[in-house]
This record gives sequence, C-alpha cells and structure tokens, in this order.
Amino acid sequence: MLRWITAGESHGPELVAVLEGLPAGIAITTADVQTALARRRLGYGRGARMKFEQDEVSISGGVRHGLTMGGPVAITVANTEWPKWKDVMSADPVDEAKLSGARAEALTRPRPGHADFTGMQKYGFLDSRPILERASARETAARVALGAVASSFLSALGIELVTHTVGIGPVMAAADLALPKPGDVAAIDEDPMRCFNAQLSAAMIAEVDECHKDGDTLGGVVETLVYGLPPGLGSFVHWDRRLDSQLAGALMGIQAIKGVEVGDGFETARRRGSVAHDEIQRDANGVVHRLTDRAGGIEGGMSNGEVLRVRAAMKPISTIPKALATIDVATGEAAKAHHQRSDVCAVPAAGVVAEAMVALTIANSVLEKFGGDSVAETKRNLESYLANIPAVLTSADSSN
Ligand SMILES: Cc1cc2nc3c(=O)[nH]c(=O)nc-3n(C[C@H](O)[C@H](O)[C@H](O)COP(=O)(O)O)c2cc1C
Ligand SMILES: C=C(O[C@@H]1CC(C(=O)O)=C[C@@H](OP(=O)(O)O)[C@H]1O)C(=O)O
Repeated sequence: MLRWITAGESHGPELVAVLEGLPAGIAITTADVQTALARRRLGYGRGARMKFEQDEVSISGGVRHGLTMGGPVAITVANTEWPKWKDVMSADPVDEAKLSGARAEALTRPRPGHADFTGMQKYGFLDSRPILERASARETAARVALGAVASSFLSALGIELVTHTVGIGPVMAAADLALPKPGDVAAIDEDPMRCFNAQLSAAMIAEVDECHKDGDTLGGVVETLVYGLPPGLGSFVHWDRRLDSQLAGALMGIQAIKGVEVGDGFETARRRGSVAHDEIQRDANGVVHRLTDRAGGIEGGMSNGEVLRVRAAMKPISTIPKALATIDVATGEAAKAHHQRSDVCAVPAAGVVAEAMVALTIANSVLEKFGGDSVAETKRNLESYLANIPAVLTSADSSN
C-alpha cells in the first residue's frame, strides 16, 4: 500500500513530501521532479508569484544514483521567497519589533470562497494568515513532486498519463476534440502558450484576458487520461476498494476542485441505457474490443482495460481584485475582502496536480493488485496475471 503525506506552508521555508510503499528500481532524478514542477508553475493566467518562484527541489531519502531503493522517498521543495517571509513565518518566536510592514499585519477581512473565515472559526484565530498558509494551493507543489515518482513507476509498467484543459470558465473545448496521447505532451511542452500540457484554445485565452481586465477570476475543467492500464485494478466488492471512488476522493482533495466526472459522467445521466454503455465485440482474431469508451475505462469500480478518463471541475480563484463583500473581524463591520497578488486562472496548473493525484492513486492500485519489492517483480506479476486471463476473455488492452 502506498502512503503519502505533505507538510509546509505557502510562505514557509519549504514544502516536505514523503511517499512510502514504493518498490525499488524506479528511475527518478531531481531534474525529473523539477520538470514536473515547471509544468505546474506555468499555465495561462497564473499570477506574479509563479514568475519568480523557483521550486528548489532536493531528494533527501529513498533514492540512490537515480533509482528508488524501496524505502520512503522524501522530497523537499524550497520556497525561494522565504527570505522575505522569514520573520513573519518563523517557526520560533520572533522579536515583535521585527514584525513590521504589510506582510506582518493581521489579515482580518476573510475572502469568501477561500478557507479564511471558516478556518478562523474552527481554529480560533482572528487573523487568516495561519489558515491561508496551509490552505493555499502552494502545497500542491509537494504532491506534484510525489506524482513524478508515481508516474515514473507506472511508465516502467507501460502505463502513461496525459492531461489537458477542457474548459476555462464558460468556454468549453469542442465536444469532438481528439483525446491527446501521452507523446503529445512533449510537443505541447515546446509551446508555452499552450501552458505545457494544457490545450487552451484561442477562445479560452481570450476569456482569461477579458477576465483579467475586468479584475475577476476564472475556474474550469481539466481531464486526465491514463493509457495502458490492465483490466481489474480496484474492485466492486467494497465501496472503498472501488477505483472510481478512490479517484474521486483524490481529485476532490485538490484545493478548489468541486466536481469529478468519470468517463462521460453527468452526460451519461442524460442518456438512455442503449446509448450509455460500451458494447463488447469479438473480432476475427478472437480479441475482444469495446466499441466506445463512454465509461471512461471503469466499470464496477474496476479498470476495464480501456483508456481511463477522469475530469475535475475547478471553482474560480477566490482572491478577486473586484473584491467581494465580507466583514472585518477586527471591527465586525462590513468590508471588502482582502486582496493581494493572485492567479486569474490556475486551471492548467490544477490539471498537472490532477495528473499527479491520479498517478498516485493508480500506483497504489497497481501495488495492491500486483505487489512487488522491485519494479521487475511488479512487472513479472502484472505480465503473469495478463497471460493467465482465460483466452475467451482476452481483450485488446489485456493482451499487450
Ligand atoms: C494550482 C492552484 C492555484 C491556485 N491559486 C490560487 C490563487 O492564486 N489565489 C487564490 O485565492 N486561490 C488559489 N487557488 C484556490 C485556492 O487554493 C482554493 O480556493 C482554496 O483552497 C479554497 O478551496 P476549497 O474550498 O476547495 O478548499 C488555487 C488552487 C490551485 C489548485
Ligand atoms: C504559490 C502557489 O500558488 C499560490 C496559491 C494561492 C492559494 O491561495 O491557493 C495563492 C497564491 O499565493 P501568493 O498569495 O503567495 O501569491 C498562489 O501563488 C503555487 O501554486 O505554487
């Protein structure tokens, strides 16, 4: 079983992430993690901080000479802005006299839509700083670092992930948009306008620009695809063993994600059964195929060998220049919500986080089914399982 945990604040010295339960022999380098983090930093509509934040990566456990050794993998991602925040965010008590300037002031005008107000109620603070520091999506850098390790493990088993943006605010990608393939990411990487792996249409970019001009913010929808999955990950036997429930939990665990769809999701609910499912057909060679992939690669809580397809809906950023009504908790009076630099739209970045969470979830399911203390052992177990599926049940995706 894979376990992972992150720690650290948005303006603290660094984020710390630990991933336990991986086999030995996974190829991972500091540069691989840096590349994954660079994808997350970019994306059309990101704010000022992402222009200078460097995400300084250090792998401090579990990896030797570019390969995992089987122990917990520990990664730190340093915040390059730390020197500016040192006094405000120091773990040790600091001299009050040092705490001056705008950064040190109590944040007393909680932002609707962020964790501020309810977090202040829950933890008993009259300052939202101790809330927003951990609620901030800065934390997702730590998850993306771990996701890079999970993706490398899956890749060694022939399982590849790719993510794209399918909606920015009201602008949705064309319904017949061809699904990207894993190799497409490299091509998109060369085009920063497309935000690394996020395929933003001109209309989406115009929507971000328009919104920026209006002092407003946007959400949207991202989709992660997983190619090369064997059938049978997850299970129908118990709710918490269902792959779809695990993926939904993992994606809803990302800041600002408010909805998850598997396959055609909500659209399926509007269809009749005769056109909602994926018919099964045997070809002349005796190999079983699906005619469609409306289910998004999951039936009965199990991967069915088709391309896995999950979408996550992100709400608009809640730090809005055109600030919303709130109260000032210092006076109890009506006020405008606190506003500082922030993203206009972080949907492409959220897609990179979604991909990391899907990779971690799938890696966990793979290890649950196939086990293995080394990648070679996991691979042998996977191949043996596929080779022993009864011939009459062999489907296109279970035969490779
Ligand atoms: C990649 C990413 C970047 C984000 N950037 C910002 C930001 O710059 N400003 C902001 O107010 N919220 C930002 N958010 C959203 C907040 O983190 C989120 O609204 C907050 O945690 C409350 O969301 P919740 O209700 O889902 O917990 C971002 C979210 C993600 C996933
Ligand atoms: C730092 C990141 O995202 C941050 C997420 C975030 C929030 O409220 O979630 C608020 C902003 O932080 P700041 O207030 O320091 O500008 C974003 O920049 C990041 O993604 O690495």
